[in-house]
Amino acid sequence: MAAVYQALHRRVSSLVCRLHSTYVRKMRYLNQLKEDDSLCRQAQTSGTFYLFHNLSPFLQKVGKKYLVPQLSAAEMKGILEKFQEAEQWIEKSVLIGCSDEHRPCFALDLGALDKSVIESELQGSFTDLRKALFVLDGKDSPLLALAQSLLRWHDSHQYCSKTGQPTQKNPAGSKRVCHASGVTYYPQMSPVVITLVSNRSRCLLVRQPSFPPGMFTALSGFCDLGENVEEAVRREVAEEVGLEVESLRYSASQHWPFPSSSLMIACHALVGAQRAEISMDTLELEEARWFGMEEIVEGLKREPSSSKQDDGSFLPWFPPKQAIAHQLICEWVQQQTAQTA
Ligand SMILES: NC(=O)C1=CN([C@@H]2O[C@H](COP(=O)(O)OP(=O)(O)OC[C@H]3O[C@@H](n4cnc5c(N)ncnc54)[C@H](O)[C@@H]3O)[C@@H](O)[C@H]2O)C=CC1
Ligand SMILES: [Mg+2]
Repeated sequence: MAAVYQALHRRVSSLVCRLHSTYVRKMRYLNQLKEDDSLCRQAQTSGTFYLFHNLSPFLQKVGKKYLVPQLSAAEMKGILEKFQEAEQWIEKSVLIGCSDEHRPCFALDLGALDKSVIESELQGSFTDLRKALFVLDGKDSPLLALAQSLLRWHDSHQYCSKTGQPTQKNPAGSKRVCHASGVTYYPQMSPVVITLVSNRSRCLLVRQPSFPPGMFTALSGFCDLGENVEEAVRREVAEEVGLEVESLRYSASQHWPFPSSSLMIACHALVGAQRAEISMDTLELEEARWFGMEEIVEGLKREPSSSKQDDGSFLPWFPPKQAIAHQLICEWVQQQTAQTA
């Protein structure tokens, strides 16, 4: 009777499953891979792999385009054999997604192996992630950002902070466990608020000394413990430019792999037109100033390479479209255009 019931249950489950959308089935499959270690090990044998070397992703240049090759498990095995490395390397990989057809995708850092051998074997190069994000097509960038964040987290959480004993990762890489203390560690990220301050006709952009010459962006800051997003925005604006936010509006969010793993929460904030005098925090910022609509439109068109002037100074340019700051600036332009139309 139990067997009949189980068979019936399986049939109903599979029918229900078929009714779900591709997206729902994909998310459920990914979750299963994180929870079911043997299913995940099996998936590694049919999955594809993104390669990293000391957190730099492997890219190939084809013509003028940069591509991120995904290696099959067999190709991975071929590479590892070149180093007489055991297949246990695959165990170090982390799950970062899957195709609509449920082909899982992993990332693996081969930082301990000779980089030049892999580069000449696969005809490409390990490239700094910041550069990679700005030269790649949209779809690969978020996966590489996630992969680097996860690989970095594993690399820096090899030991339990309570017992000092080694921690073990699960095959999917969605957690690490210390068997001595029983503590489970999950990947972490830091919430960061990024705020485009405006006083209706102008918006405020800033520069930190570490930015490339000429680049201005919206104000940003890590959320403090105990704060909500609104409080973090008000505090950061007060701290960095000495202004008081009158009202704020959430725009969108973005995972950002720098400096380690941040959740960027983007907002528009209005400050009163009467009290718009900037008092800049010189410890963090090099410049903070108001930009009018025309200057913003010009800056959006400008490339970093075309911003240098004959006298050696730089005209302002803004972060590229992959950065959420770019989206905030474009939204402000649209809003201004709609208001003046
Ligand atoms: N995607 C985008 O469009 C943009 C992203 N960002 C990102 O936002 C991040 C934060 O912005 P900042 O203005 O630098 O922050 P911030 O204004 O909070 O200042 C950074 C300082 O905060 C402290 N801090 C507090 N919590 C921290 C944590 N969890 N991790 C590291 N440092 C912490 C450190 O002393 C650090 O030097 C930047 O590192 C940058 O990567 C910034 C602007 C644009
Ligand atoms: Mg800041």
